[in-house]
Amino acid sequence: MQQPLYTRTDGLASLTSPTDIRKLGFEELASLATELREIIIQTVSRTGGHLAPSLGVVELTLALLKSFHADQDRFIWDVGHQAYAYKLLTGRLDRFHTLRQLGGISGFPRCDESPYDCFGVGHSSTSISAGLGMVVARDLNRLRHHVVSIIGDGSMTAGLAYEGLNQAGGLEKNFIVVLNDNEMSISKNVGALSSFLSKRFASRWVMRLKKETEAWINQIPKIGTELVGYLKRGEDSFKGFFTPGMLFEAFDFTYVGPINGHDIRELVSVFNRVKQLEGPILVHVLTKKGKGYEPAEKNPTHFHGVGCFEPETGKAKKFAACSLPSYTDIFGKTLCELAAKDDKIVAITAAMPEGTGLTHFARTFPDRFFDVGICEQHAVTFAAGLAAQGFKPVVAIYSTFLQRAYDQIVHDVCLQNLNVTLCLDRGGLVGEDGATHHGVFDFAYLRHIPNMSIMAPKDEAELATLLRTAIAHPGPAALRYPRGVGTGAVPDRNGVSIPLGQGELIKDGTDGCVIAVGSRVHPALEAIQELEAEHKCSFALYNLRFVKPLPQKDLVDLAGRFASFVLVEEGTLAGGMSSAVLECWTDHGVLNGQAIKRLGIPDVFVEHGAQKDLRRLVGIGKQGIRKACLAMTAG
Ligand SMILES: Cc1ncc(C[n+]2csc(CCOP(=O)(O)OP(=O)(O)O)c2C)c(N)n1
Ligand SMILES: CC(=O)[C@@H](O)[C@H](O)COP(=O)(O)O
Ligand SMILES: [Mg+2]
Repeated sequence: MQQPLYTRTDGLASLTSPTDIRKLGFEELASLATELREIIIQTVSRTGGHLAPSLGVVELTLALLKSFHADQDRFIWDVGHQAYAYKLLTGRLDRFHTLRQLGGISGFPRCDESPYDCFGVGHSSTSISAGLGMVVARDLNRLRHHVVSIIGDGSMTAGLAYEGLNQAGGLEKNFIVVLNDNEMSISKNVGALSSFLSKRFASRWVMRLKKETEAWINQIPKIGTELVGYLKRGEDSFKGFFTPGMLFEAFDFTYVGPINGHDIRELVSVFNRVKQLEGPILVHVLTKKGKGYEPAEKNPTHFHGVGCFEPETGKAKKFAACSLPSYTDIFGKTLCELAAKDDKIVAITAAMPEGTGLTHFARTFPDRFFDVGICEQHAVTFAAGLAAQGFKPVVAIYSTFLQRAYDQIVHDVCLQNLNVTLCLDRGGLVGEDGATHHGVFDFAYLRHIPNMSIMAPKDEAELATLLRTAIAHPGPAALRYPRGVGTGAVPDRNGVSIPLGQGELIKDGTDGCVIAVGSRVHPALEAIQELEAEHKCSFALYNLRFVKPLPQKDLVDLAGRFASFVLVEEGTLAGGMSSAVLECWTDHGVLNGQAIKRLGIPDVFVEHGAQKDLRRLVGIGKQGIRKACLAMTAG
């Protein structure tokens, strides 16, 4: 685990409680802001993490803690990836160097980590709904504290945020929402809302209105031209009439802003006034993502969630594994190759073009690329609409975020048996982002939906081949692959695809059989090769490839040939791949006392830490598979 290496913690260390901040003067607060930035930069350079979002809200965090009462009031950070300064100011300075590491503090707010974290987060756009729940609870309990939800402009692209605003406006209760507007999601924020917030919408709308009005007035005989001149002189005030506040006022919120989010004095003055107001209030704050660290200000997308880097330059620290292309890279490249030959292929991302490997696609096929914002539900139904009209949409979403779109997958895609390809990146344990981000539920949440096919490649080459299979299949298909790099297997570019439901026997054996899927196939191969080399036992290895439809005939044959099985997957044991295999064997009546060991994610939320450590801890790494095979032979 990392050791703290900060040069200055004098101001921070002198705080005995977050409420001490209320007593500090503005100069002390400014100095604390510098100190916080240094600690955040030094720490994240060694642990990796969400640097640019956190640097952007240092002043906002200080102003909130100066104006409100941390011991009584509630702060709900949306996503929570920007809460590092808040963590440091609410009692986690001593543990901050353990950020996102195994056994260390989480990268996101968590109620079990601190009494100052009143709501657990990681997925976006929950803060208004959760905050409103706390507002109603407060009023039912006849308490009087403030509830403040802090949400980014990117997170405001999700429908969930408006569901919260809508109810909050209707209830008319005292509730403060702070909109942290930096014009960025992970990439540049998208859609009509971001134009509206930056007043570009207002100007465009006003320009159209103005043109039409001018044309109409010009037609008025005699006074027309003079009237147009008069109106032109009043143009600026006319434009100024249209503010971003109109949107929130339509939801019955009082709109305050926009305010410079790096001016602590101004923020404090506004928050102190807002505290006196009644009803729901939206405070619009303008910030710069990455503020105070030049590399992050220049490239906020790269520094949104960053790996280890040199703090002096911002240059990434290189690790050997980085030289291989990631699964994501192979996905993006293969999709471009397929799209070049098939103009019905379109690509969709929910605010993660970089993370899902679609930036090259976006540049090459701008008309067939859609970043819909952080709205996974919409992304899936939008794809269904395209598919209903004969297109072949490929929706690339992290496994954990696709959880949001369960009903859209059932009702809009599968029920209509549409050709939508869901590409679930970050399938399995993702590492340092932890419990909110592990993509371990997907086999279980997709497997029971009629018409769905589910594939998990053993390596990058198989990913490319299965992507072809998935897109060519006329019904819904889900392709699930892990975070990071694989074996370096080079994809076959000859247009081969694998028939649905076809697994492969990678290696035969005499003592038992390992059935593995996706990322677990190669570690299983290594484990059984080691055991064989050590003359301990000889296991067969079967690569399942398809969690649905299962290679039923092969599975039935294997059940007849072997007396011992190890089933291994990087997904939940409950309802996942091994459940599917057991169902198949039960339905075919081929279970007759075989010894079966299932390896996978147990019925707990796995915490944060390095991916390989987490895999080892849950027993699905090479050693875990080895141990399970040996135990089979010992029995
Ligand atoms: C449901 C969901 N989808 C996608 C993400 C990935 N994600 C994390 S932060 C982020 C951008 C958020 O933008 P904004 O709220 O404006 O915060 P900023 O990073 O600009 O401070 C995205 C897309 C997520 N956390 N949750
Ligand atoms: C906060 C968030 O949800 C994302 O930024 C996430 O951390 C992305 O992680 P990757 O590094 O896997 O893209
Ligand atoms: Mg933003």
